[in-house]
This record gives sequence, C-alpha cells and structure tokens, in this order.
Amino acid sequence: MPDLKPTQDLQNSLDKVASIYTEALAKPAADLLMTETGIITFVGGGIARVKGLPDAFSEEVLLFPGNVLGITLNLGVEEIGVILLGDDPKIKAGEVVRRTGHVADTPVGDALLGRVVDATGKVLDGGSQLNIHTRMPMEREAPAIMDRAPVKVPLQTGIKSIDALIPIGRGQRELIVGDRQTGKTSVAIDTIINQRGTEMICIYCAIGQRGTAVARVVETFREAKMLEQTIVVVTSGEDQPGLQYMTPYAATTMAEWFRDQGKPVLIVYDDLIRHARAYRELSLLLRRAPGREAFPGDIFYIHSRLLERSTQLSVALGGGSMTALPIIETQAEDISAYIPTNLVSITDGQIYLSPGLFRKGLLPAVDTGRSVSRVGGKAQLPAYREVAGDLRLSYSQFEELEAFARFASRLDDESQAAITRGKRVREVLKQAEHKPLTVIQQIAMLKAVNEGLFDQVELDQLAKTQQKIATALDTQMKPLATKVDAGKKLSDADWQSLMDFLIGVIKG
Ligand SMILES: Nc1ncnc2c1ncn2[C@@H]1O[C@H](COP(=O)(O)OP(=O)(O)OP(=O)(O)O)[C@@H](O)[C@H]1O
Repeated sequence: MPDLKPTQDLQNSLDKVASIYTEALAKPAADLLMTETGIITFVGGGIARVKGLPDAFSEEVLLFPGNVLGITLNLGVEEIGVILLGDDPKIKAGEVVRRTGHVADTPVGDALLGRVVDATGKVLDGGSQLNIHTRMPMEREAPAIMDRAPVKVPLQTGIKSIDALIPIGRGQRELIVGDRQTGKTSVAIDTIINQRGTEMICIYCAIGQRGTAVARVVETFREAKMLEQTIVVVTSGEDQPGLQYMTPYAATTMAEWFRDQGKPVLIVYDDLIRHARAYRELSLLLRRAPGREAFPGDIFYIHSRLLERSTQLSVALGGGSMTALPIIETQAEDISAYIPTNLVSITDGQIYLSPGLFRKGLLPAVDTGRSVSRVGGKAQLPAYREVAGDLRLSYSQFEELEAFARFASRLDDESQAAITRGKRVREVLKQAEHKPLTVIQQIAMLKAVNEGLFDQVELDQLAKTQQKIATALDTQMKPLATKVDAGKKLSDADWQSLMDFLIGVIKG
C-alpha cells in the first residue's frame, strides 16, 4: 500500500490555499456597479429621444457619449425626451446613454464671487478652476409662506427716478420691461454698482446674449470695483437651448446659498424673453402641444417657479433676502404680449422704459405713468419718503398740464409756475449711466427742486448745480447722511440745516 499521507510541502500549500479562500470569504463581497442604459433614437436641435430607460425620473441627469449631460424633460411610456446641455458630434442615434440617478446640480459657495461661469459651473473667464465641492440642485422649492417676512428694507438703486417714484425693497421682484435699446440692462447694472460697499451679493445672469455684450458688462463691474461682490452666470446665444433654459435656475441656486446664510442677494435675469424662447424651441422639438404664440402650456409655470424663489426670509431662517430684477424685452411697446403680461402678473411691479422718452434724451427713460412698485413703498427710508411723498402725483399733473399748455396761448401765473417747477423736476430726474447717487444726494436734489430752489436756475445749468451740491454734500453733511442711512426721521432742525446748505451752494 502506498503511503497516502501528504508530504509536508503539499500540506503547506493546501493550508495556504485554504487560508486564501477563508480570507476572501470573510471580506464583504464587492458591490456590483449597476447602471441602466438606454439607446438614443433621435438627436438634433439640442434635444434627444431615448428608449429603454423606464425608471428614469423627471429632471434626472443622463450621461451621453463624450460626457455630454442631458436632463430628462418628457417621460413617455416608450421613449423619454431629453434636453442636452452640451454639444458633441459623437452623439448619434444608436449610441448608449447612462442614467446617473441624480438631478442636475450646480456649484455653490464663496469661491464663485468675482467669477464668470456657466450653469454647470464651467469657468468662462479664463481663470483657475473653481475649488468648490458643494453642489446643490438647480431646481429647488421656493420657501413656504410662513418662512417669509414682509418687505421692509429698501434696496437703493442709486437712480433718482426709481428710488423716488418706484422704490424697491429687499425680497421684491421688480420687472424691468421695455423695447430693445431703451436702457434696461443699464438700469440693472447701475443697481448692482450701487451695492458696492454694502453686504449685498449680486448675481448677473445673462441668458442667450452675445459674448461681447457680456464682456462689456463684466468690464463695467470690474471698473466699478464691484466684481468681487458679483457672480456672472452666462449662456450665450450660440449655446444649446437646454443650457439657456437651465441657466436662470442654476443662478438662483447660487444666490440661494448666500440667502440661506442670512445675506441679502440681488439677482438680475437678462433677459427672460430669451429664456422663454429657448424653452419654446425645446418644447416644439419634444413635440409638446403649442399654445398661444407657439409657447407650451407650462410657460407661465417656468417663470413663476423661478421668481417665487426670491423673497425676504423670516428672522427664524436667518433673515436673508433675494431681490429679483427680471428683464423682459417687448416688441413695438406691446406690454400686453403673452410673456410680458405673464411676468407683470408674477412680479411685484414693473419699471417700464419708454422708447419715446429715450429718443427725447430723458434718460433713464423710466415712464412713471406705466411703472409701479407694489410693495417697495413701505420699504422707503423715512427721510426719503418725506421728500418723494407726492412727487409722483405732482409730476403726472405737470405732464398733463404741459400737454394742455401746448394748445393754450396764455397761461395763468399758477400754471406757469407749475410748468417751470415740473420742467426742473424732469431735469433733476435725468441721470447719466453708471453714476448712482447716495441717498443723501438724492434727498438733497429732490428737496431743492420741491422747495423751488432750482426755479431760478436755468435748465441747462441744473446738471452743473447738482454736481456742485453732490460734491459739497460729501464733505459738509456727513452726520445727516449717517442719520438718513440709519433709517431715522429727520427733525425740523435737520431739514433747516439741509435747506441752509442748499441755498449756500446754489448761491455760491
Ligand atoms: N442713463 C443713461 N444715460 C446715457 N446713456 C444711457 C443711459 N441708459 C442707457 N444708455 C445707453 O443706451 C443704450 C442702450 O442701453 P442698454 O444696452 O442698457 O439697453 P437695453 O434695453 O438693455 O438694450 P438691449 O435691447 O440691447 O438689451 C446703451 O448704449 C447705453 O449706453
């Protein structure tokens, strides 16, 4: 009988194999990476249709060839409709698409300040990559009613005609509306520039604009030393409509991050008509039923859910605020077109810029009769309210009187005086671009014109006189300025000292 006992060497090898098996079995099994994949059935015009992803959810991010991202928009039984955020020639029908299981998100944080980025966080200013690891969904729910507080703090635009006649408060949504080239962007940019030195964080969201126009805006911020406090979020007209559509939501998420930390934020959407058009393009390609002006049925909802996210939060939630200035371009002054009326009804007021006033050189071309601020009046600083009180009414009375006076050969003294005063008010409300005024400067000009101190000054000399007042105020009226900025009422003695100062400068 041969000896069947293993040799020592064989025994050692068997033990080794056994220990390897025991060790391997003791380890947790490796996770299997499961990804659902679908097949592209159509691609073109910035959208794709995909088959074979029955579990994909609404607004889920899908990964296309070439790492292009897509977002699901139409969930059909057979096929799903996807908007593409990028462009790649490799994307063809028949290629594979992967689910990611998460919704579209965007980077948030302090590192975005001073930068120019797109909706996905891609750096567009040629600078270093963003060092940000926190991302938040582009689409988020608006704060609940009980988490909101009334609009009480003013947001100074630095533009006399707006701060005096159509005041805006923090947390308000005020539409800037007008035909092309009427100064819409300038009003928004000047409002941002006027926030320099305050704690306000500003977001300028350019949708479907020319690259040169955006570069000019960025340069204006840089020159005004406002870029460090601002984030510029851009999609150009050449970008995919899907990216243009998502950009304002992403910009709002970036703003919310600051708002939720208790900071005040100002966000400008320039402009939402381009946003609506991008969405119309996508919807038509995705074969959604067209409605009025070929816009899809949910066109109102895309803007209302965007603007609902702007608000003044309650103290319990940190007291942060997000003020929105959406811009809308009208055609042939038709404010009752579909998208402009939708936005007028969503927002808390509108600043209407008139091409007629622009042509006459009355800049900024704010048409006070067609502009309104539904909540901001309550937020006006007390001292400001005293001088701006009934300016709106008296100014519109003057405009009527002036129109009537064109036909009348002789006017009584009272009407003549009202016209003299009104013309000076109109001159005082004129303001150059990128020259925002402080609150005390505005109060001083309005006080001077209200009290008739400018009645004897020639119209063509008024700009010079105002300049003199503005310069002298900076050095001579500092305590008064501090009092006004602190939201205090001015006493009779304060008003008298302002009058004495004004008389002195005008005479001097
Ligand atoms: N207060 C102002 N004083 C002098 N010029 C101004 C003023 N506001 C605007 N402008 C000039 O008017 C022109 C149009 O302004 P802006 O680009 O802001 O208008 P817009 O309505 O936004 O134009 P678009 O239709 O191109 O969007 C610009 O050349 C700008 O410099």
